[in-house]
Amino acid sequence: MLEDRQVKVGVLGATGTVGQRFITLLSVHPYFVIHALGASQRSAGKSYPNAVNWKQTVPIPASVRDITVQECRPEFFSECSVVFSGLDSEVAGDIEATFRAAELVVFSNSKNFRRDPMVPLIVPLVNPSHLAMIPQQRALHSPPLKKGFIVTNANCSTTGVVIPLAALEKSFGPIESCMITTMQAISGAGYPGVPSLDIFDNVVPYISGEEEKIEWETLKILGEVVDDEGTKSFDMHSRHPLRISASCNRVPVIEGHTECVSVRFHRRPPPSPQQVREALTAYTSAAVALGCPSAPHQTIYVHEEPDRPQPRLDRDFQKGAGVSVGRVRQCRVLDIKFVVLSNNVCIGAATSSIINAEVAIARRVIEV
Ligand SMILES: NC(=O)C1=CN([C@@H]2O[C@H](COP(=O)(O)OP(=O)(O)OC[C@H]3O[C@@H](n4cnc5c(N)ncnc54)[C@H](OP(=O)(O)O)[C@@H]3O)[C@@H](O)[C@H]2O)C=CC1
Ligand SMILES: N[C@@H](CC(=O)OP(=O)(O)O)C(=O)O
Repeated sequence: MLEDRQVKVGVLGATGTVGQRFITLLSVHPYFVIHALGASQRSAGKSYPNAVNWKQTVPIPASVRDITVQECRPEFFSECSVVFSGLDSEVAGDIEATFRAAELVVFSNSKNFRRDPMVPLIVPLVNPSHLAMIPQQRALHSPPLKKGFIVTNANCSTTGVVIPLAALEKSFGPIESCMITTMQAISGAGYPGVPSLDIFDNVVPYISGEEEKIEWETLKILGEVVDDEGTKSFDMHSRHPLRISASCNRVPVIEGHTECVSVRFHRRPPPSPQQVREALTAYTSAAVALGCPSAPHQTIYVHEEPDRPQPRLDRDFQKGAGVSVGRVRQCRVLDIKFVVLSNNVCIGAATSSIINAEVAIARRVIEV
């Protein structure tokens, strides 16, 4: 029984928005135990409470109060079976690569390795099968690795939208086109994030790099790992090209990204709104089947009320680990349109990394 074991983990970027969420979630985890914390030189050498500007709604967990924050160097994390990273993307690339080279296992939230052809980009409620790429990632590393690897999770807005898209493809086959308009929370930009004078009483219709990430990452996640005589690669949803257009906006919400989505299916006639509601509700993930303790029991909750989901009311449902969909209806231009809400710092960030690690342990990609 995994629950009887203790799996030592580390957190890089432990003082940041995502890092704090990692600590909150890991401190009550049934088998992960926080062993080491890393941040910048500004924080290193201080006890965690002295290093962090704690912004969570629960107190700093007792289990990390006496941990001294370290610089992000592998020697301080050598006893950790898993290292979670919530590092600033300015530094994540070099640090995570150094950790992998030191035979450490890294589950990252940062964008740096998402496009790497050897690195799985995994939304745990959609494509944990992409863990199949890890032996090749280790083998092609110079020198080849025995244990170390990097897995990334997706951009928070990509994560929210790709979960219902995967459910729809599972029931109705390929989606041909998808239009997405996001309304993204301020916490997506880290702390202190967008200045209050820019976001109060306002909407900012631009988030640098976000639209390109949603349009590209979705294809990698919904694609398959193909095996050509032992050489694996990602097919980028190329058998049925999916055209995606995203428009991203920052809105004065603290937590929870809302996205308005319209889709056109390849199949004719397309499914009805009621068939879509049923397919979304029925969708379950491999992570639940594997008994991963952080996976949400209901992957997608479909609201019948006409004015839901709403970030303030729905972002904490199932501890922010699932997604909420509402307003499923016919679209006069494409086929179907709906609204999806996902918690950007939970399933959009820390929770995804944690479930990815749980799946990797359940599938024995990591021996603990
Ligand atoms: N916020 C969100 O909703 C989401 C964020 N992400 C991604 O997760 C990552 C973290 O985001 P977020 O928590 O918002 O960012 P923050 O700015 O809140 O935190 C950044 C963290 O990186 C550390 N850091 C900064 N510079 C260095 C350095 N030179 N060496 C070591 N550590 C350093 C900081 O430590 P210190 O306190 O010492 O400066 C801090 O712990 C980013 O890559 C982001 O894009 C992904 C999905 C969602
Ligand atoms: N850019 C996202 C959060 C984020 O950090 O994205 P990424 O992990 O792709 O850099 C937002 O502002 O809401």
